[in-house]
Amino acid sequence: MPRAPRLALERGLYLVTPDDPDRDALLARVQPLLPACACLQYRNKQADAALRRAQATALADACRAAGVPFIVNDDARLAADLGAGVHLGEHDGSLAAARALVGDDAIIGVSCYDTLDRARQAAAAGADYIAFGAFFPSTTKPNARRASLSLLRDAAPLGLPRVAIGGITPDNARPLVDAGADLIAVVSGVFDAPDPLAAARACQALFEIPES
Ligand SMILES: Cc1ncc(COP(=O)(O)OP(=O)(O)O)c(N)n1
Ligand SMILES: Cc1nc(C(=O)O)sc1CCOP(=O)(O)O
Ligand SMILES: [Mg+2]
Repeated sequence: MPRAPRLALERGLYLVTPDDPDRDALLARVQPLLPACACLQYRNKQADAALRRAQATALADACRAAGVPFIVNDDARLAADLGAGVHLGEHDGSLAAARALVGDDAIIGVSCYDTLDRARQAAAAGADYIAFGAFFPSTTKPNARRASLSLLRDAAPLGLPRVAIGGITPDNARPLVDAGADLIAVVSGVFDAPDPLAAARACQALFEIPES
């Protein structure tokens, strides 16, 4: 698959997918939200490799059509095959290995949890963004470590986009944006909302960004 030209990472809502077991159902849930997103991550911790590839391929096509950067969680090989970016956590291999697979033009983001040291290392290794969390209790990841707002401020000198994640909703995100978050990464705060599109728009509105 030829690599799509790199899309800049804008400030705003970083939508992360829920563990949906069906390709078409997931696409139908995500596609209407893309105009209200700065970025989409495909994350499915329940799917087998075949379903992950099928879902990620469908979402990559939808994101390309919508002009939204697309990032695959955990799997740099799959990301490389789709011309996508990749998000790496502490158990997802080295940034150098991922970079060798996805290439210089792809976005690589790194989980830094609750530590500035990990963010410094990620920046030195060539990360394109750093993610901190969890800022609130998360139903998606109940055992996530908790991060403090000061971390977002303290990471500013690293000069990379700062992503906040964990239990974020349109109603609790304002302090994160005020503390310097460039993107807010959200699963349940959008997908479990009574009106997901309204929730996505409310997240984007915190950054005062019109829909594309
Ligand atoms: C934007 C963003 N930030 C953090 C994570 C968490 O990554 P990780 O710690 O590898 O955990 P899993 O998501 O793989 O369960 C993320 N996915 N995205
Ligand atoms: C995937 C993930 N990573 C986290 C971290 O803190 O690193 S919190 C989290 C869950 C995000 O889902 P929700 O918006 O539903 O809380
Ligand atoms: Mg991971």
